[in-house]
Amino acid sequence: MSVTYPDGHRALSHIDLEIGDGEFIALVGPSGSGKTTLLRALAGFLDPTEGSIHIQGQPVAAPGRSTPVEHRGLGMVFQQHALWPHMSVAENVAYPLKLAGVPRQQRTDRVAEVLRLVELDGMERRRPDQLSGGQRQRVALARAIVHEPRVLLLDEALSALDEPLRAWLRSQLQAMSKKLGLTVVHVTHDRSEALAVLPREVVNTV
Ligand SMILES: Nc1ncnc2c1ncn2[C@@H]1O[C@H](COP(=O)(O)OP(=O)(O)OP(=O)(O)O)[C@@H](O)[C@H]1O
Repeated sequence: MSVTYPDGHRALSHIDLEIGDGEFIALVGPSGSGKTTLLRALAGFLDPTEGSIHIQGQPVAAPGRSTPVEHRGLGMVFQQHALWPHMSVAENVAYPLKLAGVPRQQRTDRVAEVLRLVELDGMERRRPDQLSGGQRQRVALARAIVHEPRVLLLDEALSALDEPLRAWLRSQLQAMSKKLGLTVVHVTHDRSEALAVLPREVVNTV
């Protein structure tokens, strides 16, 4: 799979990568090496200019055909993928469940459960502008996992957290990955974080 941006910049060249069900991988690499581009292509924010992408055996991107972001069954935490500012923490996290038609009481229970997981219980009614950067990141993470996606894409999603919390959330995600067969693709600059999970070498021949 290759990606050339409209200005002619070739960001990914012949990436050939297979990620197994339930695998938890870290993508590390120098700035500008194409990590975010790869994640955005998996998510469906941009299309490969050559080649194709399959998720759970289904083609989601091939020349002339692309499955929209919301139909790829993914959870994601992207730096630009901000929280909705007019919604409370609980409403932000509940939103994917609402879209999926989950009844109100089930929504409330599940939101409470994931907010406990990211240690934000008690913050349900706050708005994003009343939270710290790390708290916002945790809300975004809670929103990404609330509907139990099969695949989770994380772009520096734990970077604003201090070490004990980051390590704890990472281990929670690893446990979820093992228990639910959740596949996690994690872009990080932090080598210790990458080494704590399974680093995979992806050669971009640009
Ligand atoms: N919209 C765009 N148009 C043209 N070139 C782009 C665009 N977005 C990114 N690039 C270029 O594509 C290359 C890969 O960028 P990308 O953001 O994927 O790198 P990265 O590995 O995630 O970097 P970082 O670690 O700094 O976040 C870079 O050379 C970048 O300048």
